[in-house]
Amino acid sequence: MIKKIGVIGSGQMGNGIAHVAALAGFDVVMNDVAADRLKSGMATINGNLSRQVVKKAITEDARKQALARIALAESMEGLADCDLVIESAVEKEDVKRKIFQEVCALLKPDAIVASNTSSISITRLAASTDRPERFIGIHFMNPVPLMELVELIRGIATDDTTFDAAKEFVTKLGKQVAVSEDFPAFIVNRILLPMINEAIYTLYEGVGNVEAIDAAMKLGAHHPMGPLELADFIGLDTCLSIMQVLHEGLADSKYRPCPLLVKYVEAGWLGRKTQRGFYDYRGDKPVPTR
Ligand SMILES: CC(=O)CC(=O)SCCNC(=O)CCNC(=O)[C@H](O)C(C)(C)COP(=O)(O)OP(=O)(O)OC[C@H]1O[C@@H](n2cnc3c(N)ncnc32)[C@H](O)[C@@H]1OP(=O)(O)O
Ligand SMILES: NC(=O)C1=CN([C@@H]2O[C@H](COP(=O)(O)OP(=O)(O)OC[C@H]3O[C@@H](n4cnc5c(N)ncnc54)[C@H](OP(=O)(O)O)[C@@H]3O)[C@@H](O)[C@H]2O)C=CC1
Repeated sequence: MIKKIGVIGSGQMGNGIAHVAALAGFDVVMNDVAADRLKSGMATINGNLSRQVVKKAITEDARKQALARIALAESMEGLADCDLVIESAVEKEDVKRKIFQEVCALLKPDAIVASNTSSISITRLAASTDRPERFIGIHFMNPVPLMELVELIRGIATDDTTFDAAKEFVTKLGKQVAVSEDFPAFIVNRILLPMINEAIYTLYEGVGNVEAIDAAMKLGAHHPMGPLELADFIGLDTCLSIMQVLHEGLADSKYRPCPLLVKYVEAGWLGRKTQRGFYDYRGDKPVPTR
């Protein structure tokens, strides 16, 4: 029975996962590499819960109870008695492998370990742990408190008990499950990221500027966000990592990351999280950077 959840990484996804798990009544321990990251993750949760209170989506009492259920841990030792640990650190395989090595040594033998990876093979990540049977992909969508879907991805060794427990957990959060086979970038990102990458090629080749491309897809295809706005929202580093996994994993040139995406990432212009990407967010309203 899953009661206590550990979340590794307190960035936009990690703090969103902690938010929805605490709101659903789970005890949560959130871990990150630095105290200031944890502080800002907690501040984001507080702000997003408050918005939900203002919108009458939740009560003030529920907000207070959710906040009280979240503990912060600067060290992974704080995760030792968790029943399920969800890793949501950066989309880099070597970083994730190191995290799993460290955390698995501390956990109860029957604890489940999950990754919120956007694209990396669950089978390969599972093989780097001491418990491939109890390892699974639980892939949330951004922003976590608002998006209805969670993808569940079994590695080759994931057992039925782990899958059923993960499904029950996700259902308790009020989310819908889509089951994906373990292939690069799963379902949502296999479809979404090539579209975003193509939008960046459209910009790179001068077919349209940032505003025209986003307006075209918002007004012409009724997407809630334009593809470049969405890329900034996801994080351009994450977008590039996903394209690289698709390109390498499927060995097809149609997944070649756009050189302009590479350039933005190399500049450290990662989108909203660094205040600059295809838009500059440092002023009153976002201004296109091309
Ligand atoms: C990369 C991966 O691995 C997988 C992925 O996640 S891919 C990304 C998937 N996500 C998407 O495609 C999102 C596309 N965008 C949307 O659906 C919408 O723009 C949206 C749901 C994010 C916002 O909806 P909206 O009504 O247009 O925006 P907005 O009026 O600003 O926000 C509505 C409410 O959403 C909430 N909200 C917005 N952004 C939020 C965030 N980042 N976190 C939490 N809540 C948020 C707020 O409560 C906000 O209410 P307020 O009026 O109090 O601000
Ligand atoms: N962005 C999105 O739309 C989505 C992302 N994902 C996936 O979720 C994961 C996290 O993405 P996202 O939240 O956007 O990324 P962010 O960059 O917002 O957050 C990542 C967090 O993890 C921290 N971190 C890095 N290394 C470690 C470590 N060794 N131990 C603990 N924490 C660490 C980072 O700290 P620091 O900044 O100091 O390095 C940062 O606080 C990725 O795997 C991504 O692919 C899944 C669905 C949607």
